[in-house]
Amino acid sequence: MAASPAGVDSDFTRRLPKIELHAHLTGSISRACLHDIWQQKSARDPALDLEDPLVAIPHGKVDYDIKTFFPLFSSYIYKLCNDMTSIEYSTKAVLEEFQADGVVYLELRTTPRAIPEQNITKDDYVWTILDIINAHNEDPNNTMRAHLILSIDRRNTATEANEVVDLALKHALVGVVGVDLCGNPAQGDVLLFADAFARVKASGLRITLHFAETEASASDEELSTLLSWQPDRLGHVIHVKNEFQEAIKKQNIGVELCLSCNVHAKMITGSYSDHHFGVWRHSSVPVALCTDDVGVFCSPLSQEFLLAAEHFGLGKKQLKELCERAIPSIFSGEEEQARLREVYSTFEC
Ligand SMILES: CNc1ncnc2c1ncn2[C@@H]1O[C@H](COP(=O)(O)O)[C@@H](O)[C@H]1O
Repeated sequence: MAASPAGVDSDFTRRLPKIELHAHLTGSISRACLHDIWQQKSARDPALDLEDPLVAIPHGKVDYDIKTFFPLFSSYIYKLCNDMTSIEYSTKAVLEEFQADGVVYLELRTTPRAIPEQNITKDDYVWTILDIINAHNEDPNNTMRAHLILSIDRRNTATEANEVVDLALKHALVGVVGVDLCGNPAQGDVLLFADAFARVKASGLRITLHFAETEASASDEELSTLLSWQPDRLGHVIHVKNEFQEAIKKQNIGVELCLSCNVHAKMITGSYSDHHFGVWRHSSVPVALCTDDVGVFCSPLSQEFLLAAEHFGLGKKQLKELCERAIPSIFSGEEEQARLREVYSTFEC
């Protein structure tokens, strides 16, 4: 690994107040937390027919590629976190872990999930998570503020996508700040979601889209369609040719960049120093370093900043400036922007 510029170490990047804008709730659950949930469930139900998470997702394994990554959720984590107790427990743990890593502002995203066998509706799911987020925000001892983005999955139908928008609008005053498009980039037709995202735009809620994650989801047609929805931010932005890079700069769209996820999942060619963060950091658009799925790729945001320092030669002041650069692209408005500006004005490198 390349050497860090003088003085940048893990203590500094943990202490640095950080802004996390691209984190999927279920993908952010640590293995230790999944293991706790599994132990609690096994104690309640000795006949539980689910492997220990430490066997299903072994410690140290981070080489999930785009083919093995998505089934992890449908075939395992969703089966384990399938009741209110586990959803509440894991959401609290995720918030605590981001805060303990020095995150001061978090936009967590999740796909509304109904669990009929537990009588849990998508609305119950969203309410439960918002309750936990709001309780977290109301506790004066907490240094991090969190907000929620609801995700439309590329596998959704137009009706399901509109249902997510309905939920986002319903909960807009109590913590939902935007809508995301995520899911397996090899699947789905984004044209189906034009109406849903037009409703988001018209409502004043913000839009973030997974953009050009793989070559399969980076055709000119798809990228033109996504940009026509006037997104506020874009996630990953990997397979983006010049013409689209220029459009992103012209529209001043914020980019959410995920170093470890892209390297471990082999979504980019090469390694950290080849990551397109190296290109976007010299642009004028808001740039946010993000974890994506810290539970799977095991690199907390402080580690992502350390990697940026090591591979792109950033010093302490530049790392602080990188954090501040994300402020204009947060979804929750002026009050939080002012709070963050204050946080950075008093932070000594
Ligand atoms: C490689 N990066 C990624 N690209 C696209 N979608 C991703 C993703 N990482 C996670 N998700 C999406 O988030 C869901 C899990 O969290 P929630 O249940 O919503 O909280 C996954 O099922 C997938 O649809």
